[in-house]
Amino acid sequence: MNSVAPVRTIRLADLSPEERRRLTHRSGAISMDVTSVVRQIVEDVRQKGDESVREYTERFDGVKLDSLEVPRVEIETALDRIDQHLAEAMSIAASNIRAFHSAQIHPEPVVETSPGVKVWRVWRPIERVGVYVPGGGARYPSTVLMHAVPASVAGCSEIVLCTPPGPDGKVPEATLAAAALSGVTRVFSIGGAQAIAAMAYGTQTIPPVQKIFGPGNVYVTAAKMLVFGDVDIDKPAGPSELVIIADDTADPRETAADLIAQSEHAPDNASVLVTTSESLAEAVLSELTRQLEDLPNRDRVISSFRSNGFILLVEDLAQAVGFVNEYAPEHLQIVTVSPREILEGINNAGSIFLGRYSPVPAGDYAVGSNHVLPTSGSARTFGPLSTEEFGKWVQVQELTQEGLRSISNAVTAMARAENLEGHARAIEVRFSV
Ligand SMILES: NC(=O)c1ccc[n+]([C@@H]2O[C@H](COP(=O)([O-])OP(=O)(O)OC[C@H]3O[C@@H](n4cnc5c(N)ncnc54)[C@H](O)[C@@H]3O)[C@@H](O)[C@H]2O)c1
Ligand SMILES: N[C@H](CO)Cc1c[nH]c[nH+]1
Ligand SMILES: [Zn+2]
Repeated sequence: MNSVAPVRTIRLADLSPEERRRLTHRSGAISMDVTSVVRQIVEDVRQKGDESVREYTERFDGVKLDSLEVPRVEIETALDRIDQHLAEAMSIAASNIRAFHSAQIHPEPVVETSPGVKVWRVWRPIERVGVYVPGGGARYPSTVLMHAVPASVAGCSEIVLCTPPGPDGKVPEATLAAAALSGVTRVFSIGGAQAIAAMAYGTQTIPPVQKIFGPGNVYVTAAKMLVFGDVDIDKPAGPSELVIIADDTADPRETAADLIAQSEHAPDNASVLVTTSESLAEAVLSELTRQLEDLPNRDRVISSFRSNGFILLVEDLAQAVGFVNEYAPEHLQIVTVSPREILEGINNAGSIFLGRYSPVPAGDYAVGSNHVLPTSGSARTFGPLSTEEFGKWVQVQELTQEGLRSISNAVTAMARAENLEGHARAIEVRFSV
């Protein structure tokens, strides 16, 4: 690693249009092989329920489960069993997430579109939601909070959580503690496609939900896409991404640390630095090499840098903004003289972090913002996970006799133009004797 640069450096001006397109447009597609494996799992769980869930858990997670559900008492007492510093940290995070997500739905005004014609919307939660929290390589109590807190704020009455069991067949205590803090109603120690199918169709012990949320690996994502249609799903999340826009005022140590943090999640994650400063680029490269020396997750970071990471040299910040809008990153960090000025030009990014004291890991845990964000370019059309996704607005209208009379000609004329005589008569019948 000493002589080889940990990540490649590219000059924007040297890229052909096709090379630039390949850098900015990542594919979120899932292979046919994975889809066909997952189709079989989903079908088996749908037909055989718990028996199939147990078989696949034994095959993929290597554990034979006595009970699929974690007893309620274990969830309720988990906060007492974990390290009390961690319990306090999670409770600060939960409270900040609750504050931010509570501000996302407001009672809306009643609008009187004409005298006596009133229309408004009322908020109604989805009753039963399912949350998938990944296991496998890492543990994510923070992801429990990012889903279950907004679900509670939205008013969902049943919040079901599935997460893979550890080698001992158990769900980690910190995950259970996060579930207790955020209003999760039931926890099942199952993972992968079998968990998604169980929440979609229900089994003898797992209740079917109306919408499934949560990130996961390709098997989880493929299963969500297969059950979509029978049950609603959130936006499937791909590998995590960070782009940093930096000028020569950025600190190379901090910049390198931020790139490493994002690539630590998985070998297919992407960390990108876009900079106007060649000296920053060079200093970041040596910092990366130095900081990687003793990093526990070094191998994952190196793979991620090799597969999807790069440093992009641009001539000015306008070029950086243009590139970012094409790339549409999940996370964007802006470390320049005036980050807010750059913000004005950014159209496509999931979550934007302004200035040196707003690093992404702060948002991953405790800012209160949501860390479930659009990946693989879907930030061009989607935003972060929010309270709104755990419910829906229902439209209400109320008209007085005079209100209806005042719009009756408009309704009947348009109905007859659409050849819908019955519509017109449903209005007129109210005013004829
Ligand atoms: N975007 C976000 O907010 C966010 C947050 C946390 C994690 N993540 C991502 O979620 C992903 C987690 O992946 P993970 O694998 O660690 O955990 P996971 O829970 O998604 O997957 C583990 C499950 O995969 C199944 N599985 C494993 N091998 C299989 C095979 N060969 N065939 C069928 N099923 C198989 C098993 O059932 C196992 O329980 C990572 O990519 C991580 O970056 C994203
Ligand atoms: N950065 C990840 C994707 O946004 C979320 C996460 C969870 N834990 C730590 N980080
Ligand atoms: Zn993270």
